[in-house]
Amino acid sequence: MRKAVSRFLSKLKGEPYILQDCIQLKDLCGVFGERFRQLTRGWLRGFAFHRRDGAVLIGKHVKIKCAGNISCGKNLLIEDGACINALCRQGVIFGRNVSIGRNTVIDCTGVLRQLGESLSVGNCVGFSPGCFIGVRGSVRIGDNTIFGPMVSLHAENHVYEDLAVPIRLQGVVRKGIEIGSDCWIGAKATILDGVRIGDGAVIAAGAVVNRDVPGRAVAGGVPAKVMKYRGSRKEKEL
Ligand SMILES: CC(=O)SCCNC(=O)CCNC(=O)[C@H](O)C(C)(C)COP(=O)(O)OP(=O)(O)OC[C@H]1O[C@@H](n2cnc3c(N)ncnc32)[C@H](O)[C@@H]1OP(=O)(O)O
Ligand SMILES: O=C(O)C1=N[C@H](C(=O)O)CCC1
Repeated sequence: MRKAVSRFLSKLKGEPYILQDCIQLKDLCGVFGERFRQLTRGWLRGFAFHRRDGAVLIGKHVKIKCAGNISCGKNLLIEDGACINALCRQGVIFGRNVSIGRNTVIDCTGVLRQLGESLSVGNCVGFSPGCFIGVRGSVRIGDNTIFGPMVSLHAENHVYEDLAVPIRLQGVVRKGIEIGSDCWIGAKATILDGVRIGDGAVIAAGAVVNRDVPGRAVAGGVPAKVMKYRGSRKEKEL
């Protein structure tokens, strides 16, 4: 049974997906029961999307605003309580096999007088529960990148120099955020506007990233600094 399910999931996801031996049949049935209910909701609500290339799975209490701005590849999973405001100038694109964790908020626009730009998420990207993706400037995320719980992205800064004018009326600067492919963003990391994170980088839990991070770097702290590079131990051993 587990083997058959593993084969099915591998085919569905287009990559090896082997279930662990210890998973019990009743738990597996519970998961599939939930997936079936999500699939039904996704099938109905997915009609409002601009484009969908396959199954969409949507949990309970999910809020989606301006669904007509969303395009997605197959197997988009939006877990319970997630909230997507897709109102923006150039739309929201999710690749295939994207999962959006419980209570994650994707917020493209804050106020109607300043619409957000765009969000582009690659294939096989996973957001753990409680992430906050504040689009405003454009946000681009490469394939196979994963986000720990409660990561936040803020693609905008307010101008604040003038003491005579409320900050909220001084305008904003939007440079956008780019996160490469195969990155791992640790729990509660905060990524600020203008930051580019290179392919294969790791951001430590709790980091505040306000400068670019090179590819394959492991960066952490407040503000984040490069602590080491991935693969450097192996290179030293050789
Ligand atoms: C989908 C999901 O992601 S769900 C799971 C979510 N999990 C997480 O968020 C965990 C994120 N992991 C971390 O933050 C880890 O500490 C990593 C990956 C950054 C580093 O782990 P390791 O490679 O094992 O490195 P190690 O623990 O040896 O630490 C290396 C150095 O970085 C420092 N460091 C490690 N983590 C952090 C951190 N979060 N902030 C600041 N400094 C850190 C260590 O103190 C150490 O410094 P030192 O050399 O001066 O002693
Ligand atoms: O390991 C993964 O891949 C992911 N894990 C997260 C989780 O455990 O909640 C979600 C994002 C992808």
